[in-house]
Formats: sequence, structure tokens, C-alpha cells
Amino acid sequence: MPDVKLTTNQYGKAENRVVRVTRDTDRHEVRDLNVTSQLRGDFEAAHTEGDNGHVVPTDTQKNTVFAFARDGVGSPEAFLQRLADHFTSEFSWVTGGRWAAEEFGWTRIDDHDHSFYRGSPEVRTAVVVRDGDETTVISGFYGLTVMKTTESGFVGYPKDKYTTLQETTDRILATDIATRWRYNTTDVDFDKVYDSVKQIILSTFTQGYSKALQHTLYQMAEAVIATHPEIDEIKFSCPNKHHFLSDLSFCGIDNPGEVFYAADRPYGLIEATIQRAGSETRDAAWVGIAGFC
Ligand SMILES: O=c1[nH]c(=O)c2[nH]c(=O)[nH]c2[nH]1
Repeated sequence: MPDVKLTTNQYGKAENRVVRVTRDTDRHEVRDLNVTSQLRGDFEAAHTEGDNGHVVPTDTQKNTVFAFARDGVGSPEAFLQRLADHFTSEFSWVTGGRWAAEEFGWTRIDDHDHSFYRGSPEVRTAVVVRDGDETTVISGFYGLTVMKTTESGFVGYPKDKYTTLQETTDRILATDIATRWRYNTTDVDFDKVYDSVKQIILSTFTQGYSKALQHTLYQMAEAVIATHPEIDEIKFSCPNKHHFLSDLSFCGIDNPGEVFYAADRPYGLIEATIQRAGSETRDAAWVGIAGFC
């Protein structure tokens, strides 16, 4: 046998689809989550000896998620922290873990009391990483598709023999916003800050002239960090959903920026992390996030 040792490990139940209906009154409320629970700690013997004495079953983790939902869910970030508190206090060898959730938004149909449609374009995300006494909360969303039909351009880039792109000062800017932001505290009204960050991102997208998607992402990040002292870092991953002006000259028709061909691939992929100057990093908390953010 080669000389090996166990290094990083975590385990749990992935993608527990929990739908919590609050029906204290006839006007029901819905929270619809996809929750993943993973424990970290002393699981050495399970791997090296097949000794399951420390292995809280993934099935138990799943049951705990559903049992906790019975007491109400609240924000996904608060729910995940309750799970973290439980597993790290109940089992002495569980020293931390990673709890993640997606949340799907439901909107009332005609303001109806108990009928909804999947009304939120974006999927909300939350991650809680517990390491001993340290808790890191990362929130975000993906799938928020936005477009502005002018006030965007792209000029001043280097040109070489492979460059065919024409400079433009009037183009469509469209993207699917994926973003995650890291809090420097757990003392947060997470639902309220989520709504605020989403609104800041959308408002910033509309404002002013975009010199590039990179420029716009940076302005969104600056605005979020300026408004929210509890946020130290924000990441974006945004495809540049190209809209090419359709050349109608073949049949003698002009096209003053009105008919576009929406290409689906290839697409530019613009990704950036913007951090509050002087703030501490928590790079370990980002491990496990698929892709850039
Ligand atoms: O906003 C843009 N950023 C780029 O980096 C880029 N590259 C490109 O061809 N078009 C664009 N647009």
C-alpha cells in the first residue's frame, strides 16, 4: 500500500428540496429551498478503519433539515445557521461544516391567498461555512437576465491582425447576472439586505453609460459595498449576451439600431471579485462554490 493520509473531507445530504408553507392564517406564505448539509470534523476512522462511530448519517442530516423546517424557515441564511449550530453542538467531533441553499421565489396569482406562480426570475443562494468559532455567510443569486438597449459601448481596446470587432458607442448590453457577496458579520437582516443588494445592482445597471461589462460590474460592486458596511466582498460572473446588428443592406433596407441577431454562443464571460479595501479575506469560505461564483 502507498503511504497516504486523509486530508480535507466533508459529507452530508445534498439538495434536500424543502417547501415550507406557513398557514397560521388563510393567507399562506411559501419558502421553497434546496438545502445541502455537509459536516466537517473528526471523520478519520470512518475513512481509514471503516469505523462509523462518528458518522452522523446523511439520512439523519436530511431528516434534521425537514424537522427544523417545521419550526419555520425564515431567511435561508438564518435557517442554515440554525443547522450549523445544531450539528456542531450536538456532536462534539463535528467542528464545522458547510450548509448551502438555493431559494426559488413564488409570487401570488392575483394576490390570491394560497395560489402562486414561480415568479422570481433569479434563484437566491446562501452558504454558511462554520469552522470552530468562525462563521462565514455568503449570499447571492443567479439567473437575473437584464438588458439595456443603449447607453453602452465598447471602444479603445487593442487591435492586432486578428481583430475584426468594430468599435461602437451604441450597442445592446445584456447579461445573466450571477453574483455572491460575503458578509463580515452574522448579525444581519438577510431578507432585507438581499432585496436591497438586488435593487442596487439593478439600479446601477440602468444608470449612466457603460464603457464595458467590466465597467458596469465594478460600478455595481462599488454601490453595494458603499451602501452595505456589513458586506466586504462581492463577486460577479456575467456572460456578455451579444446582440449583433442585423445587416439588412442586402435588400436595400437600413437598420438604425433596431433589428438585432441575439447570438447564444460563443459569449464573452466577464468575472470579477471586488473587495472592500483593507478588509480581511476569507478565501476558504468560497471553496465548493461551483465556477467563479
Ligand atoms: O463589455 C465588453 N467587454 C469585453 O471585454 C469585450 N470584448 C468584446 O469583444 N466585446 C466586449 N464587451
